Amino acid sequence: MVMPFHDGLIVQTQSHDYPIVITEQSTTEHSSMAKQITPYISGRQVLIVTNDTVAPLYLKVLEDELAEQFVVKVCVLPDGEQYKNQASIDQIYDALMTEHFNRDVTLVALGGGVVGDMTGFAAASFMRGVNFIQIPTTLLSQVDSSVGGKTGINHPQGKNMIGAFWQPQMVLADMSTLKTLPARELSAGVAEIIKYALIMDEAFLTWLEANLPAMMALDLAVLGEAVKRCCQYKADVVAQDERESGVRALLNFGHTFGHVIETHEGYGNWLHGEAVAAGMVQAAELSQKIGWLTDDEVVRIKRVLELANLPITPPAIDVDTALDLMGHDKKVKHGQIRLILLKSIGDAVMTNEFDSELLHEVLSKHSA
Ligand SMILES: NC(=O)c1ccc[n+]([C@@H]2O[C@H](COP(=O)([O-])OP(=O)(O)OC[C@H]3O[C@@H](n4cnc5c(N)ncnc54)[C@H](O)[C@@H]3O)[C@@H](O)[C@H]2O)c1
Ligand SMILES: O=C(O)C(=O)C[C@@H](O)[C@H](O)[C@H](O)COP(=O)(O)O
Ligand SMILES: [Zn+2]
Repeated sequence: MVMPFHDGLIVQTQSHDYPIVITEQSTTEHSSMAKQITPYISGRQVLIVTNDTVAPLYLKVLEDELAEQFVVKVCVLPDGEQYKNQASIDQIYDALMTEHFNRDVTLVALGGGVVGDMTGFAAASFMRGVNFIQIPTTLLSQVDSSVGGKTGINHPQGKNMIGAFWQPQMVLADMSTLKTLPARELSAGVAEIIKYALIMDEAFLTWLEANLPAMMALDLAVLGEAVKRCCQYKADVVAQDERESGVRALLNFGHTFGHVIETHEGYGNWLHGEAVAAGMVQAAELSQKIGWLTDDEVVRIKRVLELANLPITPPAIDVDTALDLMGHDKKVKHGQIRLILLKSIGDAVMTNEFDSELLHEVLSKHSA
């Protein structure tokens, strides 16, 4: 019998509704990953997509158990944000074609956000769309990337520039996979958790301030609670605005600045969560200059990020270069940069109504 770690959640979208199951120790016989995802596999064909770091850890049991019922093939991608590109998508297409897989296939993403985003994009585009399932194995992918259907790859000049909205059939977050996650990656996941608190729930920030030491010490019960809360926030937002025409943009807090860092520094050198952390500080500093956040609130934001061993200072980037990179942001409208800023902690808005001088000041604080 499957032992749910916490109550399951349902994500409601225009295409279909799907569950997020948050469990622990799926490697035990009765609650295996395979058993939990099997009801969401409609055809006979399965392609597991993973990478060369995750495969030795979690692939074999999943593959062997699924093979008892399905025709199972595996596509192992090279690990790293620098491989979130068309060549990796082609590798997935090649595997699907070589196996003569068709619209019956279900793709299973086993890994972090990079594997999940690419598997989802391959699923969205192969034969104009096939099913996929997310098995997120990093904290970041459990709290954020596996939910909501943003899929895609990077362009050398900008993050996630090519992609599609394509929802999974289910999300299976097994907390026990976090036991093998490097500490730096755990922190990167905490950045997105802090993001939810800053944009929508000040009380959650207070909860995090109290519980971060336990999270950093890998207390799976506390981490599971954080995952559940974040998935609930995200599911609520996605149910209202699946394709980011409104409220979903708030989930981009810190990302316009963060994506500049990731692109400028070379994909993979700053982890996504690290870049988002420094980007949230920049967005907070702009919010403070506008007169929205108080000095104390900015200090509080920096303190909680530091508690999670996250960077609060961006790398040195020339202001014009930063502005040019920001110009690729997907929220740009009528040539104007729109940013997610904070009126107060827990209250975010998207706006282009800020003095460009103030943005310049924030960017030049750490410019090259
Ligand atoms: N689609 C979305 O809504 C969304 C949201 C947030 C982030 N993202 C994207 O997600 C990506 C970042 O995801 P990420 O932080 O998971 O990075 P990642 O996928 O690169 O994984 C981080 C590292 O951990 C390794 N790993 C994964 N699971 C492991 C485990 N259980 N034990 C040991 N090592 C493990 C990976 O191989 C990798 O080296 C970025 O590309 C970002 O743009 C997408
Ligand atoms: O789900 C969303 O919407 C988000 O914005 C979540 C972000 O954490 C995530 O990094 C997302 O991939 C960024 O999207 P993008 O549209 O700015 O590429
Ligand atoms: Zn993100």
